[in-house]
Amino acid sequence: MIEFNHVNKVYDNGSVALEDVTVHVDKGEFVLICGASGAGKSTFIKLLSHEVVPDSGTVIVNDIDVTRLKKSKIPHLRRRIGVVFQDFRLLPNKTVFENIAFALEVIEEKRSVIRRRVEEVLELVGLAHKANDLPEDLSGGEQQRVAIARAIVNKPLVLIADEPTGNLDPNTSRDIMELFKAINNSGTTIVMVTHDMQMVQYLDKRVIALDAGRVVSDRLRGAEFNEA
Ligand SMILES: Nc1ncnc2c1ncn2[C@@H]1O[C@H](COP(=O)(O)OP(=O)(O)OP(=O)(O)O)[C@@H](O)[C@H]1O
Repeated sequence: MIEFNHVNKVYDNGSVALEDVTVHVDKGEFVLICGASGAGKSTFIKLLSHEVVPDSGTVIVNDIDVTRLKKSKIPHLRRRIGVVFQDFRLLPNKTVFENIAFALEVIEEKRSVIRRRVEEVLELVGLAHKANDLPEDLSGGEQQRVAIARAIVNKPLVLIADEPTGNLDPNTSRDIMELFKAINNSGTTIVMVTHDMQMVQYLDKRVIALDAGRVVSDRLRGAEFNEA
């Protein structure tokens, strides 16, 4: 599903972001990307959506070599990748329903399909009763649920989450992790960046650790992972 083959990335200012990274992720896996600040985690996930292009090596997503993708094909790739951020990034003037529907409106989905899909994902994230609220009227955890609903409404090939619990308290974080687990159990591949060792232990999923742009460990069991 995802293949990094000998990927190197040095930014124009000379910062080495990734060095000879080779990683394979199967369809349906739930993978955590860990490492200190500046280790290359954001670069890793930006390569998946062609936000960053490597200097050498290849990145394959669902049999497509995204490093050699034509410009005209990039929007299509991005529509197949759901992304959730630490700061939620909801549209403040749109209701919960509208925020999620927007992801389908841009691909000109039929109104009836939009209504059905948005209702389905709102049910899945437990927020059907908040459909008409604005984001500012929701708690942080609820806002993150809306962001997750928006990311999966289009049935993405892969769901990427960049520090999704960075702004949430430990109990809310655990609830959000349970939601990610449920989404993963229904077949969606998940790649999640996290600093949060408690979450790594709690989830007990595969952990890929980066240090100064290199993969320094790749373990199948998060509970056995020790940052030191
Ligand atoms: N657009 C950019 N231009 C120049 N250097 C960059 C850019 N983005 C990242 N870097 C550098 O590349 C290296 C890897 O950065 P990256 O953002 O991938 O790390 P990270 O592990 O996500 O860090 P953090 O946890 O702080 O978000 C760092 O040295 C960073 O300063």
